[in-house]
Amino acid sequence: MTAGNASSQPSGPGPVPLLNIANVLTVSRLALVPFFLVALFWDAGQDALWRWVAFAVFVIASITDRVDGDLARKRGLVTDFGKVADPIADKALTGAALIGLSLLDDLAWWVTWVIIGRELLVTALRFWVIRHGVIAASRGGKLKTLLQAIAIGLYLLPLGAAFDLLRWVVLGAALAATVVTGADYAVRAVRLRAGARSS
Ligand SMILES: O=P(O)(O)OC[C@H](O)CO
Repeated sequence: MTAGNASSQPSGPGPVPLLNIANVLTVSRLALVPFFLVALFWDAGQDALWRWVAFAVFVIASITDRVDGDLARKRGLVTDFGKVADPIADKALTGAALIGLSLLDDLAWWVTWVIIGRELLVTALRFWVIRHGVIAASRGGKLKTLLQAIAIGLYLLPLGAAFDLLRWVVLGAALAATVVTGADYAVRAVRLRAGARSS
């Protein structure tokens, strides 16, 4: 959930090395995705113990999302690579969890497609404007990712139907934030392109 680490821009005495702790954490999040999927699909997702393992891996990966951004900002390790890679790693983790849960029939497919559609669109927008500037994660985008992660966590845990209402409330908030922030990024991207054309 980083505001990102960004590139080769000088920050302090010299250029920021690409191989820094913030970027390593971002890439580690991506590397945890296959481990998460193995745990989720172990015993076809029916074994409560493995659902807890999948949940634990998901939580660890999500924590790297918090930590990489904080480290990048505090230690002056912001890189353009981090700004772009951080949301991509988040989307890979979120996308894998959503598709996995839908394949296991634990989450409606339309929810998965709405969220993945938005994430793909925002990623495409980032690349569309990349020659003119980097659209880093906004506060709303970070809140959206947090809400998505809490909702996914609630669906990963073998908690039973008693938690259905809570799941739906958090998921509803996550979906609202997903759509609203997606529209906000679209407006930013169009403005960035328009600004670049007129200058
Ligand atoms: O909404 P996005 O695409 O900016 O993603 C936000 C990131 O996941 C925050 O780390």
